[in-house]
Amino acid sequence: MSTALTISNIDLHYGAAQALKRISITCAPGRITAVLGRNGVGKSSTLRAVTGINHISAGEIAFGSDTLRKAPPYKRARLGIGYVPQGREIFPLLTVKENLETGYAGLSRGDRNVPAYIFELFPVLKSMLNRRGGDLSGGQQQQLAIGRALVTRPKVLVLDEPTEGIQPSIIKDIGRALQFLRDEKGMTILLVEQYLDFCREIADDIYVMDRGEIMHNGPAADLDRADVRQHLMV
Ligand SMILES: Nc1ncnc2c1ncn2[C@@H]1O[C@H](COP(=O)(O)OP(=O)(O)OP(=O)(O)O)[C@@H](O)[C@H]1O
Repeated sequence: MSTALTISNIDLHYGAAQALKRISITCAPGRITAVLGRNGVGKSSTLRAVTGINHISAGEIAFGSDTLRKAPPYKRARLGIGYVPQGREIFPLLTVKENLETGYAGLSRGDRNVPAYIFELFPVLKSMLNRRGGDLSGGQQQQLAIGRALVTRPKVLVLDEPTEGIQPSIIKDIGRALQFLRDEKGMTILLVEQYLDFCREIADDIYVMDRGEIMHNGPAADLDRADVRQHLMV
């Protein structure tokens, strides 16, 4: 069963600077929700609030019937929040296999394996199992970062700019993989992006952020509206 993730009126500060102002986002079960916005508007901060890396100063985040505000990151991972960070954060000196196995930490002994469907989604990971993470291209590292998050058996997958610096053919593979996870695994997906075409193609629901606030939310087709696009123009 897929689980809803609900972000309600959260504030987040870095010292005296307020990065998020009463942000509310509902990630409906089994749907892809995309948050769009220019550089520095608060997209990564929103995801780090969800994963527990950054603390919120107001509001609440709920995952199914669990409230997360006081839960440390490892508990959120155990509840089923999988995270693919910006810049991928692959361990460059570990092999692909070892990078995937870092996802075992929160799993019971019987679950400590790499589900076969991960290699079907990203065959390159299987063919490069014994290569070092640092030897992979950016796109291959992104596939590895998604694979590593999937090893944790997430119910919701949270991705920070999965298309950043990646070649078009691999962007297509990643888009297909996210649609498979939604359609065949019933996963709830939250991603932040600057690449509009990718979101138009794969997202169900969109939120548009500007300077720490949500300016618009609606279906992905709203990306074609002039009043929505004005918040995304550089
Ligand atoms: N660790 C930090 N300390 C202080 N300020 C920060 C920190 N991280 C982010 N900020 C500031 O908070 C604001 C939001 O940053 P955030 O990284 O969430 O934006 P973003 O939309 O993800 O941008 P990008 O696309 O560049 O990653 C920016 O003004 C940024 O400078």
